[in-house]
Amino acid sequence: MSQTRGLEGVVATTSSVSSIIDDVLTYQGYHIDDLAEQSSFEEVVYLLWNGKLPTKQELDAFSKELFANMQVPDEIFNYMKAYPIADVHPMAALRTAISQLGLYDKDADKNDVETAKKSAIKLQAKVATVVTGFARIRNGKEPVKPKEGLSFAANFLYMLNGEEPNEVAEDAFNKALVLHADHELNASTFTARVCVATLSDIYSGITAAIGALKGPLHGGANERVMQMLSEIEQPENVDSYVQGMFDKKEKIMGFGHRVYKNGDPRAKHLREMSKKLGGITGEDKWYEMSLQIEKIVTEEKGLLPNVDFYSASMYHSLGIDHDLFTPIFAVSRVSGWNAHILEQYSDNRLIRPRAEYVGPGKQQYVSIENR
Ligand SMILES: CC(=O)SCCNC(=O)CCNC(=O)[C@H](O)C(C)(C)COP(=O)(O)OP(=O)(O)OC[C@H]1O[C@@H](n2cnc3c(N)ncnc32)[C@H](O)[C@@H]1OP(=O)(O)O
Ligand SMILES: O=C([O-])CC(=O)C(=O)O
Repeated sequence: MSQTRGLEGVVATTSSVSSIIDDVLTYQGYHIDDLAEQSSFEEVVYLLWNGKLPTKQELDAFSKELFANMQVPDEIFNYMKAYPIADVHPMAALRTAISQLGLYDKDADKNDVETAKKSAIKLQAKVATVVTGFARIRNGKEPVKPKEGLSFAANFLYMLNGEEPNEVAEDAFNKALVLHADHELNASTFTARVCVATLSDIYSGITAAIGALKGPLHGGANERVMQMLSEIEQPENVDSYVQGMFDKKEKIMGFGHRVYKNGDPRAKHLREMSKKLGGITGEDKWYEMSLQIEKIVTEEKGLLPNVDFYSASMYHSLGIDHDLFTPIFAVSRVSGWNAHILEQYSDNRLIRPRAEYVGPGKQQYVSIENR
């Protein structure tokens, strides 16, 4: 048997949800640039789950259904109030709350595609309410109920801040959701598929995926990028800070990618939004520092920014707490995880690879008294 470290380059399944071919990302065949520029997040979710863009009527009905499922049982928020809240990371709270939500869905254990699709809508709708609810509860505020008529992006910011966002903020946030929605067989999506391929339920699959996204080599990188920017503090410190990281052989968060070696096609959109929002807030130093970091890391290491790099300064400019960056990634990625889970259910086979054994050879058992 031979093995490939980290399964690099291994094709583990077929999928029609999204593709990365020659560094071009498409969702169901639609170019990410077109979707980022023109579509709403709701449209993208519909596309990922149904394999086609919705008509106006289909989109209206789907958006209504999403809205109708946004509220979460009071018990979810009551549990949050009992968490040791000062020490709880919002990704841990999200992982716990999504698992708890499964307790309140009487169909949670059915894994036929039609029933799972209903649970998928509940999960997509409620994940925004859970993330924003926790963000408020930990600050001693009550959760805000979703408002009818707002887009998914606007509703998220409304439930987070208690006031409707302006058009620029809504557009930027919508675009970020679209850009993060799916990404072929990334680590968290693979996790979700492995989990449900045992014919476990969709809530288990999404809970497992959240756990995988949380790590700093995956979705957790965006929060670390902002931590780095905050430590650098001023543009004049960028050079010495980054050189210091090189000297210590530390990874620069937000750079590099397992699949893209010529750059992540989502990064340019996020760079643009970081610039625009920084200009509007009058605090463009985060964007300026990010640009400087990109220049140094690219020139000296040949590494390019991934989706997590410019999303950090962009979310910061929207006034979002830094530890909510990864949960926001999850709010969007639930759409892709759901699509992959539904695809897995529709043509399932247990995912069970092999390991090449490198442990000790045959050993003689010695009883405990004689060891
Ligand atoms: C949404 C997402 O998940 S996007 C990725 C988010 N994660 C990050 O931004 C974390 C930082 N980046 C990384 O750790 C990596 O680039 C990964 C995990 C994304 C991809 O990793 P892999 O394909 O396994 O590459 P691997 O970690 O083996 O790196 C290959 C080489 O490039 C170097 N390298 C890769 N990324 C970085 C980085 N960000 N900073 C410094 N060096 C890096 C490694 O040190 C390694 O060097 P070596 O061969 O001299 O040991
Ligand atoms: O594909 C990957 O390995 C990570 C990534 O960029 C994503 O999940 O969006």
